[in-house]
Formats: sequence, C-alpha cells, structure tokens
Amino acid sequence: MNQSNLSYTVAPGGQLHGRLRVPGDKSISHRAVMLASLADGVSEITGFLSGEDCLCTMKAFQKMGVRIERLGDTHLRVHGVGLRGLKAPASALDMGNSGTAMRLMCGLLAGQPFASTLIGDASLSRRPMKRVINPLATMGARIESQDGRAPLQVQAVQGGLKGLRYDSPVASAQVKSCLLLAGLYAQGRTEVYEPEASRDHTERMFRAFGIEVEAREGYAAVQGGQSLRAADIAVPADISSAAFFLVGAAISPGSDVTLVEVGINPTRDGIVTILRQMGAQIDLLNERQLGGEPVADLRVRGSRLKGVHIGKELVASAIDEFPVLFVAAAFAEGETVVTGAEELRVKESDRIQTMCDGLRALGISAIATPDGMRICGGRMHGGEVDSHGDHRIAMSFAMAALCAEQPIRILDCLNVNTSFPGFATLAAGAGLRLTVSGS
Ligand SMILES: O=C(O)C1=C[C@@H](OP(=O)(O)O)[C@@H](O)[C@H](O)C1
Ligand SMILES: C=C(OP(=O)(O)O)C(=O)O
Repeated sequence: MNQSNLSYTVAPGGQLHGRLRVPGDKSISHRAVMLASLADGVSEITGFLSGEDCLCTMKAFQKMGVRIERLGDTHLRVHGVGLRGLKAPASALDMGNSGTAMRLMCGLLAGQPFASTLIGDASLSRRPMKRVINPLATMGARIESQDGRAPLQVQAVQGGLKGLRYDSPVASAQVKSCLLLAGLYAQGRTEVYEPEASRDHTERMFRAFGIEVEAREGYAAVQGGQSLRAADIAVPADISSAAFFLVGAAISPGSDVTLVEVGINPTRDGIVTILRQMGAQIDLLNERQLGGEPVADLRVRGSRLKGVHIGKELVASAIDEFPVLFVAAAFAEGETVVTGAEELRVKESDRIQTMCDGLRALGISAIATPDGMRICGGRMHGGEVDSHGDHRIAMSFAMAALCAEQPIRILDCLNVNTSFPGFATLAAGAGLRLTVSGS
C-alpha cells in the first residue's frame, strides 16, 4: 500500500466511557484460517477479524483451492482440504501489510509439492525474512528472496523437509510458528527454543485441531505427518486493539471503560502488567475460557500514572503495545525507560523512531536508543504527526489527544484497517473527538 491521504484530526480533551468490544484477535484469526484450511472437515470461525491482514490470509487459501464461505462479517465456514490438499496458486499470494501472514505462510508453503510466490506492500517488502528463510533452508526448503526480503519464491522440494532443532536468536512467535507449520510437513521432530517466551497461540490451536504438540515456556515441538481434524474456533477480542482504550482511559481522569471478552493469554498480557506498574486502575472481571484461550472483561478508570523502567523480560508479551505505551509514558510523572525492545525497529515502521519523532513534534521530551526509548512525561501541545502508514502509530497518537492541549493531526491512517476496522467510529462513540478526512 502506498502512502494514503486518510488522516485523523483529534480535538484535545474528553474522556472515554462505555462497554466496548474491540474486533477479534489478529494473531488468532490468521492461525484459525490456516489450520481450518489444512484440516479434514468443515470448521467454523466466529469473532474473526475482518481486517485487511487476515483477509489476505483468507484470500491466499481461497487461491489455493480452499472453499471459505463468509456467513457474516466475522463468521467464516472453512471447508478444509487436509494437510496435503492445497493446490498450486495461479499467481503470487499477496500478504499485504502482514508480517505474520508472510512468515507463517512461508513455513506452510515450504512443505508443499508446488512452487509459490509471496509478495507484500512497500512496508512488508522492507521487513527481514532471513529469520525464517535460514532455518527453513536447514530443513531442506529452497526460498529465493531479494537479499532477505520479499518477494519470496518458495520452491517445491524433492524428498520433502526434515525436522530440526532450532535455537532462535529472537523471541518471535512468527519464527516459531513458521517452523512448527513447516514441521507438520517434515520427517521427524521440529523443535524451537526461544530466548523469551513468545505468544503461544499456534501451540494452543494445534491442540484444538488434534495435533500433538509439546510446549512449555520458551520451547515448542511438533512431530511431522500429523493430520488436523476440523474444529470450531471462537476468536477473543484482541488485547492489542483493546490497548488503545486501556491507555486512553488510563491517561484521562474521569474515564471509565469496560472492554469485553478480551484475550488475556499470559504471553500477551504485558500491557496490563506495565500499566498497573505505572499506577493504572485495571480490573479483570468475569475471567473465563474461550476457544482454548483465557478471556476477561477489562475495566479501566482514569488515574495518575508514573514513569517506569521496562526491560527485556516484558517486551515479548507487550511487543505491539509499545507505541501506545510510549503515549502513556508521555503523560506519566517522571521518566519511562524502555530497553531490550530492538524488535520494534523492524515492524510495519521503525516504531522507536516513528514514535520518538511524533512525540517530539508534539512537545514531549523523548530520546530514541538502539533498543528502546527514554521519555519524560510532560505537557503535550498538539500538532501534526506522520504515522508512516503504521496502524498502531496512528491509533496511539489518536489517544494522545485526550490529554493534549491542542488538536493532533495524524497523517497516513488508512492502514488502521489492517488490524482495527471501525476504530474511528468506536473511539468517537466512546468519547474521542476524532474526525476522519481523505480516503
Ligand atoms: O505471531 C504473531 O501473530 C505475531 C507475533 C509478533 O511478531 P514477532 O513474532 O515478529 O515478534 C507480533 O508483533 C505480531 O503482531 C503478531
Ligand atoms: C507487528 C504487527 O503485525 P505483523 O508483524 O503481522 O505485520 C502488528 O500488528 O503490530
């Protein structure tokens, strides 16, 4: 996607109120489509995120011969073709803006008896793919790239893949899940060790589809050749989308918001831990299980926040929430220091630099470091920021307006649709003074 002329203008002040359901979890929606497509039998997915990223995954499987019915905006019926039932796609598979889709598909396609090509938009074509290409090559896959970047040409391999034991240098669920998916097609066992625990949705969903997987913190392993049996999946609301409202309500005194049915998987709940350390008032209500994942209703009320130090041990469990956490830090008393978060530099944008530039443009004192940021809480005067087409940056600065002194204009916001269709309407309904212009 090229730069869009869709912008947000958010008038300062206001509070957030209400009982809201943010859309379905992006990570879980991708995986649900993938595993349902590879299963024997018909699966239904409810609460599916019909954002651009997951729609790319859905279209990729349709191109490979999987019948997927859309029974509603968030309700899919997937006619699985079995582990070995995919057909060669007639043209390149477009993964849009989605790193998760490209990396997971790369593993899954490496096991197919046909060649395929994965492409993406300008942002995705800049992101590093050697982290999956190299271990897949050790398994016997042949993937050609543009010096480690998309387009990726995945070749059919004679003789199939072989399992591997991989010590991943990064805590990345995308790398781990890519290898576990390839591992389904490999001879023997595929094992992945990680420096910190990354999100475990793949492991949980493997079990739901009848795949035996051995998993513990920082380790996951699967035996090749297992078949998947169809399963119905109910997707929880996405904690990464809820995060914008958690921070928006936490920074604006008088706010009181309840976010319902939010996934609180312990590999994803770093945002709650960190905000509570900052002094936020968050209650977890009605904790229960949904589709093999823990969920709760999260009630958050405005409070005074204080700066904190966030180190590597919390990074993976809040990786996509740092843009909005930097906004919380901008309004907290004292200094917030984030370290061990260099992965933020290779997301949809360089999220350290983009956030630092934006915060400084709005009058906040922030210093980017190679692996994080130092932010001094203070007064935000408002102004114009560029999201660089990064959905999470756009939504984070929108929430900042709640405590700014002047309006904030945010450029290039179209990609909000990749993860959070309906954000502007939901946020405005809850009290954010947001107007959208352009297309
Ligand atoms: O596996 C996933 O669904 C994801 C893993 C994370 O990426 P990394 O695995 O690259 O850290 C995260 O940033 C991304 O939004 C979704
Ligand atoms: C990093 C993200 O997604 P992906 O890696 O799938 O593009 C995100 O949604 O913040």
